[in-house]
Amino acid sequence: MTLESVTSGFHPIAVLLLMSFSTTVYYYHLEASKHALNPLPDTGALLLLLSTPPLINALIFLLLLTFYNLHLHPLSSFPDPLLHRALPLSYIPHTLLGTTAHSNAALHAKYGPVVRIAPNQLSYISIAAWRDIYGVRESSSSGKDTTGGGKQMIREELVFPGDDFEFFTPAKPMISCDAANHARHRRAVRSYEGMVSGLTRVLMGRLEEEQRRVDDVNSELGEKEKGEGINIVDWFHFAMFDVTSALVFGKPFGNPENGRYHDLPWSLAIAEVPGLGRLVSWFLPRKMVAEARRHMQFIVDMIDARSRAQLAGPPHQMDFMSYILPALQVPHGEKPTAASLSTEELYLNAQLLCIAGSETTASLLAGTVYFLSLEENAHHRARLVAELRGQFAAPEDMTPTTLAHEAPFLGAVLNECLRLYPPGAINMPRKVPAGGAMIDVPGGSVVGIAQFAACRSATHWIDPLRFAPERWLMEGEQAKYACDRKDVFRPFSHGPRNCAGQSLAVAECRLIVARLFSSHWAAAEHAVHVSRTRRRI
Ligand code: HEM
Repeated sequence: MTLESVTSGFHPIAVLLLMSFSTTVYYYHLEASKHALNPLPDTGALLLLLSTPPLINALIFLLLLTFYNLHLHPLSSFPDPLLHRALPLSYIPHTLLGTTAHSNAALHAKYGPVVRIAPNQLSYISIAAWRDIYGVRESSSSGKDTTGGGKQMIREELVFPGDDFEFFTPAKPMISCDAANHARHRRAVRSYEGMVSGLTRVLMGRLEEEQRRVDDVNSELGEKEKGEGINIVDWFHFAMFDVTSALVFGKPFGNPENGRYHDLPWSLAIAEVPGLGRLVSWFLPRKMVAEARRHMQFIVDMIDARSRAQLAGPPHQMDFMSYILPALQVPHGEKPTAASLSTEELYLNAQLLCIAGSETTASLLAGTVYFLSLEENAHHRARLVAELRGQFAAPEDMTPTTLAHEAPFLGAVLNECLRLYPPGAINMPRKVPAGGAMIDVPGGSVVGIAQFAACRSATHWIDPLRFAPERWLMEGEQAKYACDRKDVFRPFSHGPRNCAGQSLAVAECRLIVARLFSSHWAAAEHAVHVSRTRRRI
């Protein structure tokens, strides 16, 4: 049954609203006739008169909506748990608790490769879904048709966390702008590929300082009682905010509080309420709005200072802005050209890079240290340390290039951590365009791959929950894992909107894990031992 046949050309929500509106009118009519002899009712009656219709309205609306979602919705033929298909808000608690990835994995284990996780939303774990949902299609800005036709799936019509704050409207960051602007943003930051090698020195400089922090941590731990220790997850977050900030602005945030964006779960939850994001943002706690503003203002100040420094002469060390500012930024008020960014877009993209570039890498590093610290993985840890010490005489010999070529086990460890603990674990949503782009999925539906579930599914992997870096190596042990469906593994996503920082992320993580494990394992081991007692990943 299609949407059109159910509603005879009307949007179902409009029909439901109309029905509940007529109930309100009818109610007013009844009340008015009761108060006909008393045109000015007392306060209690007036309050009742004003508040009851909206409540009744809301109740009727919810009942009608639930009935529609359960029986008439065009996605009602897909497998789903009752609560998820009845009400759009049923999965919000998971978003707030950070358990969405686990809950989706459980749903896929029970219902199979396609699950209706909300009335209008389907979750997939199949390999073909990567191409169908995220691949380049004929109407994309590139004009290519690499996936067999159909319209491009839409990203921009879905609210992105933080959009509701509307800083610099109508400018948008690359992750939530429309397809044409997205191509311009990606052109503007295309130089990042070359940037990885250019920024290695900055990265190495930051790592020297981080190593000093490890030393401090080590001596601090010596003084503290065993069991007290530090939380390595927080430590990685602080470190990665500083590293990312140094790469983007040429200087670290310094104070970790400047870089952190504490309210991401709330922002994610708000973004998931269809059509209500803006409304909810008016009622957000002041503290949360103030924190978002403070965070954005901090980024604006950093960019402005960096732009002024650029005018005074080229900086002594390269950073991301060295690539973007001179050629690509347009002055205030002028229209951006095909490969430039407006000042507002620069602010928004810088904020995006700080969040996208630090939380993700910090999560991967925390996951890596966690898996390697488990006693059952001691032999993997020993193999990694042996590889690094055997291949590299000094830490300075380790660069993104040398590590890529001479440390295959390190690459396998990182892949295995990305598989079991993907930082982009929740579904990256795309909206199906009008007229549909996938078989059986009507336009307007939201689709996405559940990365965490796909990477832990027994459909695709042998011993899916076992930490086994050897599955990524072309050697004897690998035969056991020959049937793994590795093409479902795309931690940086796929298609035109995939991760813009993939090479940078891989380079950073290789360098940090290599340096941590080759020369500072003792400190890391101690820190991890202690933090493991506090938090399970
Ligand atoms: C282990 C580390 C990382 C992982 C697993 C990761 C993963 C992802 C994924 C899955 C997406 C796609 C979201 C979607 O399809 O909707 C994405 C987008 C993005 N990532 Fe990453 N990321 C990582 C590190 C980084 C770093 C270091 C940077 C930059 C400093 C970065 C910048 C971005 C940006 C700008 C986007 C938006 C791209 C666009 O919309 O065109 N990421 N990332």
